[in-house]
Amino acid sequence: MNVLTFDSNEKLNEAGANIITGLIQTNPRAVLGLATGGTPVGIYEQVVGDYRRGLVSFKNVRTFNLDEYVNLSVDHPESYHSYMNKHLFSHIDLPAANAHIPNGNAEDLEAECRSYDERIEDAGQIDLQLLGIGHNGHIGFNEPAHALIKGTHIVELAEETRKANARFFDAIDDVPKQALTMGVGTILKAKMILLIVRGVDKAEIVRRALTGPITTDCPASLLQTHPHLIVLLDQEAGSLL
Ligand SMILES: N[C@@H]1[C@@H](O)[C@H](O)[C@@H](COP(=O)(O)O)O[C@@H]1O
Repeated sequence: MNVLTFDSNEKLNEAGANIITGLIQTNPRAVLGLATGGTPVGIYEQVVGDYRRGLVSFKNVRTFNLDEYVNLSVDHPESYHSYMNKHLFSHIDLPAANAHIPNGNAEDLEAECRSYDERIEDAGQIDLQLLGIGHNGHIGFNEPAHALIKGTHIVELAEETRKANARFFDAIDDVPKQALTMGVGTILKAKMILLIVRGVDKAEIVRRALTGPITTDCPASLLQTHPHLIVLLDQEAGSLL
């Protein structure tokens, strides 16, 4: 595991974008696993900057998002479809057909999960998986549990997660109760994982995830077993390491 701590958001964003842009420069057909939430916004902004400067093209890149809410219209401003369009997809030359996000409005959600896993399989291994972390140690929407699930599945969101995400909605009741998420098996199969964490409120979970016991009570702790994990932290998030 390679843990890098930055004293400014700008430097952290630049480091994250350099890893993504650098990967696509060496492998223009790279398969990216993408994350949402507040954490990666600044990194996507930098990547868009790299694209605008002509440093990188996404024409042959394929992307797979980690998760999506169930029963939230794709046009809702807080759907992860809207998020990705707003922060990345509408600014770069990634063909729409190459951008995959689970469909939380599918009539048959189980079938959608299986089809999502098949699409990931068909694309080959994910070369780089971006990840944030929830305050309870969730990755994607894999919440703490007695057992974790390998592939894409339907998940009941933890109350803590709904509260944390309520800041993006008008009221907590508007936060969906379910989501579709890539499983930890798929996440851990990625060739490289880039975990990004900011803020003092995440310091304790960063400590548990990176130095605590490997346990399904903290799904992010499984990342300790990954052979190529890079962690980008701001000083606050890294303050308990
Ligand atoms: N499903 C997402 C995760 O993919 C994200 O990493 C995490 C942290 O979010 P944030 O970056 O906003 O703190 O929770 C969200 O609910």
